[in-house]
Amino acid sequence: MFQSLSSLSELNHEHILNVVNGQSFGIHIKNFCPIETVEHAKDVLYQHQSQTMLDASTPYVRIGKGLIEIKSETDRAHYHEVALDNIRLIRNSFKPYASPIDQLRLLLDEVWPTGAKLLQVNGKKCFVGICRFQRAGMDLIPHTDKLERNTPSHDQSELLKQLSVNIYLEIPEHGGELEMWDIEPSEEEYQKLQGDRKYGLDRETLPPPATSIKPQPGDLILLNPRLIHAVRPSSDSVRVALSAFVGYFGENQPLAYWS
Ligand SMILES: O=C(O)CCC(=O)C(=O)O
Ligand SMILES: [Fe+2]
Repeated sequence: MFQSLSSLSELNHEHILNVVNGQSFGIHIKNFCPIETVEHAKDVLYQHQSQTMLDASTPYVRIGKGLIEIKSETDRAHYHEVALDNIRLIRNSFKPYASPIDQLRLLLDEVWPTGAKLLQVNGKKCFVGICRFQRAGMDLIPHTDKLERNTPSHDQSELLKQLSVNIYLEIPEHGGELEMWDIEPSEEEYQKLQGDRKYGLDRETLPPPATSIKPQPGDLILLNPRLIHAVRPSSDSVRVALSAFVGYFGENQPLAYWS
């Protein structure tokens, strides 16, 4: 279900193609980011989080702005305006170590035959490397992710598949498992399942998940986010991950990443 690799040097383009083609749910690379690097950056990132982020009642706190948050053309312009600053903020939080998001970008460029680059929407560069804090007690309800929901229709014709990558910085001792269902609803089916909900699906309407995986700090998981997936509540601590999406435009086209 998941392809498990014990080091990043094992990753090749076939692994990625297997996820794109639905032969596996995803790839789990253990210890992608050394634990010293994780611990070092956590202090810096947590400080940013408490200084610059929203009030404590917000369940999902992020550093960096995600494309998914864009609700208006003003938001869209702002997203692109701050994209490079946000990339550098994450990069600098890891200094003097290399940021695992940068490592991911290099790795994808190296293993994918035609390389990998930042996604552009309307000719403007996107941000990549959002840092998500999931507070204790909160879950991430079952959902799918689709770029098409957040970009102008004239700009999305070539995207064939979407992948999602998470690099974990903190994982609670209890809970925080990633769950996946072997269900890839069409957009129409998804909206039907969604009913009146603004985001995600009611767990009660779904069968039990096909698989559940508990990452450790420093691990990387790449998954197919068009399969329904969810994250169990983290019971005893915050759950922190750096996240990126990766677009697949065909075997002979470069991959493109964004957050
Ligand atoms: O945090 C995770 O493990 C998965 C989050 C998620 O929804 C995604 O990667 O699309
Ligand atoms: Fe997701």
